[in-house]
Amino acid sequence: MIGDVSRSDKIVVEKSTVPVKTAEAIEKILAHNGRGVRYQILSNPEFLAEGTAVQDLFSPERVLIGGRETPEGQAAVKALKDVYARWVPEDRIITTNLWSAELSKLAANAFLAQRISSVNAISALCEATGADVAEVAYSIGKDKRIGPRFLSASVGFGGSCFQKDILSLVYICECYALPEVAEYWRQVIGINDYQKSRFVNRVVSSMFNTVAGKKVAVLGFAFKKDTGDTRETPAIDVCRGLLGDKAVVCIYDPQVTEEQVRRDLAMKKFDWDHPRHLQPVGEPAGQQESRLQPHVRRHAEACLHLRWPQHRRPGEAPGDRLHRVLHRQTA
Ligand SMILES: NC(=O)c1ccc[n+]([C@@H]2O[C@H](COP(=O)([O-])OP(=O)(O)OC[C@H]3O[C@@H](n4cnc5c(N)ncnc54)[C@H](O)[C@@H]3O)[C@@H](O)[C@H]2O)c1
Ligand SMILES: O=c1ccn([C@@H]2O[C@H](COP(=O)(O)OP(=O)(O)O[C@H]3O[C@H](CO)[C@@H](O)[C@H](O)[C@H]3O)[C@@H](O)[C@H]2O)c(=O)[nH]1
Repeated sequence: MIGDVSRSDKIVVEKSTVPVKTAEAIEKILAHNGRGVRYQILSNPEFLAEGTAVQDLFSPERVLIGGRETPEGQAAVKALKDVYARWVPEDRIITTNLWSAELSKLAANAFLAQRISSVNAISALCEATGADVAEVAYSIGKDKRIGPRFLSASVGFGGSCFQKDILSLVYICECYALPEVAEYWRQVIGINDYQKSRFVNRVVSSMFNTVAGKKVAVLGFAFKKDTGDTRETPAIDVCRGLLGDKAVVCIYDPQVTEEQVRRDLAMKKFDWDHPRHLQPVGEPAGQQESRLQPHVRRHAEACLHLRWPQHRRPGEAPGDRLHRVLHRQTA
């Protein structure tokens, strides 16, 4: 497409998160179809997060630009840097070689996800020992070398980026014959899956070892607050787990439509990555009531707040409100 329409030399900027060496593949394709037009490929990964996209765009913590270490490559890097310099302070604009920029994005997401899996792994130990995961996270986050962010224990991370990018990292490691490194990062996803099933098991055991026929209210379905995005949301695995045990699951999320919830629960893993018209629309296996209105929580036997780990009260672990609801009902 770019090759078809370009009549003069061009800079092509990768914004998407891509496997390392993608720029090389783009270079080769464009060189074959270039008809004398010369291209410089830059890697400029996007670091914004959903729910804070505009804020992140206006005030990014850093902008990363990778280019070829040739005079033409460096000129292209400078051209893009000048664009950002119109609103981003220069000391926040990092320039690197192409492969460092491509890999930095995958590595950043892997590190963020690793922190969540680490604190979630500790949450299992907290529940076994009586330690409070929020207190542990607060205490370790006070160490400046660790820092306080991305240490909220949760049902597991979701969203369209973390799992995909770690799997991409794992695949690249395998391609470069680094199975031990691949296994290390794969375990971040392993713990994430474990956390989701552990949560379901905890709900079931809190409800006398079965949720069959019991009404469970699920408040929040999107993968994080301030978004209606349900891609890879842990709510899908949790609801499926409960439906698998024949619970009557009532779901409420002010930003997610009932059709989307039904679509997600009927979908196979990763089908969200396929064009919409190929995605199934149907009834999920199991019984799911129509979109829950907030007042329905009063009639549910358990109420799970899934969406916003940040909204837990200090000292409260995931699932604690479940107990509170149960206690209120049995009282
Ligand atoms: N969503 C975010 O918050 C976010 C933040 C930073 C970076 N990113 C990265 O940006 C990219 C896009 O993310 P998104 O959330 O907008 O995803 P998306 O699924 O909403 O959009 C991807 C688009 O790419 C198209 N596409 C997929 N494969 C294609 C192909 N082979 N050729 C041409 N088009 C193709 C799809 O049809 C779709 O329109 C990803 O690489 C993601 O990792 C996303
Ligand atoms: O302490 C935390 C922080 C986050 N989460 C969960 O982790 C997931 C991802 O959250 P977040 O990173 O805030 O959202 P994304 O929009 O997926 O953004 C990530 O993925 C983007 C796409 O690659 C990157 O650009 C961003 O920098 C990176 O934060 C969500 O399910 C959160 O609930 C936790 O469980 N505990």
